[in-house]
Amino acid sequence: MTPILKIDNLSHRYSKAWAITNIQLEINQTGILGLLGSNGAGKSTTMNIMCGVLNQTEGRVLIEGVDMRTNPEEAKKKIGFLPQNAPLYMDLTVDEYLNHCAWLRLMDKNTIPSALQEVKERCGISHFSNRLIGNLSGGYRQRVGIAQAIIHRPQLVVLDEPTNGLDPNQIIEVRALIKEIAVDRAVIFSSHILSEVQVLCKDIVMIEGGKIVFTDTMDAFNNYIKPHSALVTMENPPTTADLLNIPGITQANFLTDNQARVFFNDQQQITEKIIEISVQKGWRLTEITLDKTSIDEIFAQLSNKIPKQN
Ligand SMILES: Nc1ncnc2c1ncn2[C@@H]1O[C@H](COP(=O)(O)OP(=O)(O)OP(=O)(O)O)[C@@H](O)[C@H]1O
Repeated sequence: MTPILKIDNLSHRYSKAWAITNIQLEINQTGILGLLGSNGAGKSTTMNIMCGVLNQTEGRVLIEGVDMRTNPEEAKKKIGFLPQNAPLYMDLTVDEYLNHCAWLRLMDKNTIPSALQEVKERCGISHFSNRLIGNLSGGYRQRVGIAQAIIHRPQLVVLDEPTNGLDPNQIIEVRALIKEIAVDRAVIFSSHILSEVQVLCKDIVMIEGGKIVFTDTMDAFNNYIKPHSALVTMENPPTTADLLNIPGITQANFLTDNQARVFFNDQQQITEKIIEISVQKGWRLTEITLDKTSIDEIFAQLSNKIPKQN
């Protein structure tokens, strides 16, 4: 099966400095892929090349098998793009603007009226068909931006920080729309906000210093760093030395008379060991909770801002 997107060894150099090197990426299914990275990581460079706005120095981008560099007209029919600053014309009505976009996309003129109707319904903007874009709220302008990205029914849509600058209600609405449009197509969603990627995306690619540093499912990202400490509560607690006698425990600190934080290098079966020994010795264990690393810490570790833990 031809992948929806295939990026092969993509590298780009602005004058002397390489902005991205050897980016590899393949999308084979519908759903939302989060492209995460801090400022200057190389997200925009990658997306601009992907969407045919910038010509790469090396490598290839194939949209449903069509090379964006050698056959941009065909490739652009298969991809929709909403840049960070949506390319909207404030003095056009929603209908005028979307019609214009359909022409730019070289759509067959007989299919334009039905495509316009469908995309307005999908994006919840039918009631604003004759409203000037300049008179719409930020949330509705963003909906129009998404409508222009999908009017030609592409299999791949690239959205660059689409919720930036929206108020909390608008963010919820635009997120719901993105989820809805990702049901039957692949969506690449770029953001530097971890929580947003966490709620929206099924898969995640993290880019740092122009290189991909992580690519996997969101669940794998959340579990990237295994817990290395746990909070243990006991009604009849042992001494610190007793806890340190449990094989695998490297450190134990009592926080209260009954509660200790224990540290270990290898998480495997540590909770079972603690429970077993606690029963044997009558420590009357009431609670044991593994400390999860926060997603922000994972992000910082993958970006090499703090050292990786085991
Ligand atoms: N037109 C340009 N000329 C020279 N260097 C550039 C140009 N555009 C980007 N760069 C550099 O390329 C690197 C990657 O930038 P890019 O804009 O792709 O990152 P980004 O992840 O999109 O960041 P941001 O979220 O801030 O846009 C950065 O070091 C940036 O300074």
